[in-house]
Amino acid sequence: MTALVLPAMHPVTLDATTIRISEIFGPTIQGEGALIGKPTVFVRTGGCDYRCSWCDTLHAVDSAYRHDWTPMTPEAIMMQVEILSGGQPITISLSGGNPAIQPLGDLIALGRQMGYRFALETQGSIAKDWFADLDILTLSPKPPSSGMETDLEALDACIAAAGINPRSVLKFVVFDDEDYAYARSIANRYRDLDVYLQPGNHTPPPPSETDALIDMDGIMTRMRWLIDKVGADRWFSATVLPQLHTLIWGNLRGV
Ligand SMILES: C[S@@+](CC[C@H](N)C(=O)[O-])C[C@H]1O[C@@H](n2cnc3c(N)ncnc32)[C@H](O)[C@@H]1O
Ligand SMILES: Nc1nc2[nH]cc(C(=O)O)c2c(=O)[nH]1
Ligand code: SF4
Ligand SMILES: [Mg+2]
Repeated sequence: MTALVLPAMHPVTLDATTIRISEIFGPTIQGEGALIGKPTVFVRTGGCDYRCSWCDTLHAVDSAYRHDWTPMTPEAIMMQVEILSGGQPITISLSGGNPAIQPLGDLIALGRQMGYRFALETQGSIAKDWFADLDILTLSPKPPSSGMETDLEALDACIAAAGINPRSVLKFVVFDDEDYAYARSIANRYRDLDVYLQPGNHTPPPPSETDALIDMDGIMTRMRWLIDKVGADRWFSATVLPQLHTLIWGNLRGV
């Protein structure tokens, strides 16, 4: 089964309410974190304020691919989502790039009126007041192996912006001991938030390829190492999960 991918259509002139879309696809299952296995449609925005060394979604980050990103209105996005979901409300997963760069408040308001639920994935570098209108906010601060620096004040601001309505969770990609120590220290700072740990994919697809080779054995070795770390540390509140979509479809895009 491959989820249907619709090309972004209905380009409009950019204004304060248009959203830069890289791709809209589904229904598929959420492959990561708190909603793993749940049916969802993905709305992926284009553009990111980070450039992680191992990003698996560079086609929505690298400005060389910006000609593939289409400005769309909330109405046009919901029309495409409705085609994919068959008009039946589903959880919409907002990802990117960094979706927090985009003006998503009107889209969330419109989708909620239509009965849809919203999850959002962000690295926690930019806070928006509309975080409070989400059902679930996944904050995925970036560990040392990414080459990025975490702005803790910005991360605090994201959690504060979400407030008490959405469920906020932390999700860490872990490649090595340093990343693991980073995850532990950030998790200690936000003791009320559930923590998800996922092994890094050291063979992320180059942005020009839609189905690049993946080293599944290497990822599974890292998964076992991560489980051993959590057990040895007695970190029993953490949840260790693979990227389920990666196990099923490898580096295939649009699933
Ligand atoms: C592509 S990012 C987009 C959303 C946002 N920019 C962020 O990083 O949270 C979605 C999720 O994929 C994770 N991810 C990206 N590259 C990965 C890789 N090579 N291995 C495992 N997870 C990866 C990110 O850490 C993040 O949790
Ligand atoms: N199935 C599936 N699950 C995902 N969870 C997070 C994803 C992302 O790229 O943000 C992703 C994705 O691209 N596909
Ligand atoms: S923050 Fe997310 S989308 Fe941006 S480069 Fe890092 S993993 Fe990729
Ligand atoms: Mg992904």
